Amino acid sequence: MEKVQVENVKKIFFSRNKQVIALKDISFTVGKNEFITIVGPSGCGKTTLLRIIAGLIPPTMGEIKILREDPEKPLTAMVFQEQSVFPWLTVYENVEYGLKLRKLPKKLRQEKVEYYLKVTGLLDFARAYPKELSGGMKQRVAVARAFAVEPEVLLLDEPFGALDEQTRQVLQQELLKIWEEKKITSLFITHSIDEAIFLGDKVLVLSARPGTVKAILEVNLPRPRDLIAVRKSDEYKVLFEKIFTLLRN
Ligand SMILES: Nc1ncnc2c1ncn2[C@@H]1O[C@H](COP(=O)(O)OP(=O)(O)OP(=O)(O)O)[C@@H](O)[C@H]1O
Repeated sequence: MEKVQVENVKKIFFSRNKQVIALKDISFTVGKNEFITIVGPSGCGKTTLLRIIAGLIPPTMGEIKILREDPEKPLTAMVFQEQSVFPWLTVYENVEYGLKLRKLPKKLRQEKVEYYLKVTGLLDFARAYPKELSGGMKQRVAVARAFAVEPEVLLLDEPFGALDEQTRQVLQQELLKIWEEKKITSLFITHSIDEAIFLGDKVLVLSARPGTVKAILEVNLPRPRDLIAVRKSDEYKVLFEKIFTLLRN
């Protein structure tokens, strides 16, 4: 079943008598419960594509269709590279925020917040404010907050891009663990080929600006995945080389 359909999307930005074609002829689908990762050169329109899918900006041409299965759920939730959390709210309140917006009863909110704080290892930090947390912990809060609203589709824009390699690897593995519980259909942008393969069921490779779909590659690696085992596999090595070549040419 197709959960997200991106059809012939084009985006032109007009600014000071100049026009920038950010995206062109973008068509692809994301299946229900699928995790798709998106890689592409800097400035090729990755963030723009995610913002269009989130409905934050309109496409100049084309259409986005998201299959809504539960009218109670938000269509999308987004996690950004930085500043995805409200600094004036505690960790608990940040995760609860979207659930309050959805007007969920207090008891249910509490259950959900506690569940997501637990799976992200944040229970002991429930009363802390973001400024008291490391970058990695802040991103955990952002991930917990997005998962907690259980959206139809999760959009992640380089959520681990600003983290050091070690923290990033820990968060990638945690993300997969949480994701495997509910399998929320997800689109995840990254600059890292390694991250794209480790997380994705499919990797969408975009060309340099204007961004077009260069390839969509299946990742045939079983889940649950282990980073070391994945990196050692032939599938990983073959895919890495393919994506590397696609991005270079
Ligand atoms: N609001 C805007 N007004 C004008 N141009 C814009 C706007 N937003 C993005 N652009 C341009 O569109 C192109 C694509 O930008 P976008 O941020 O989507 O790329 P990206 O692939 O996410 O980049 P990066 O990997 O560096 O984060 C860039 O040339 C950018 O300058």
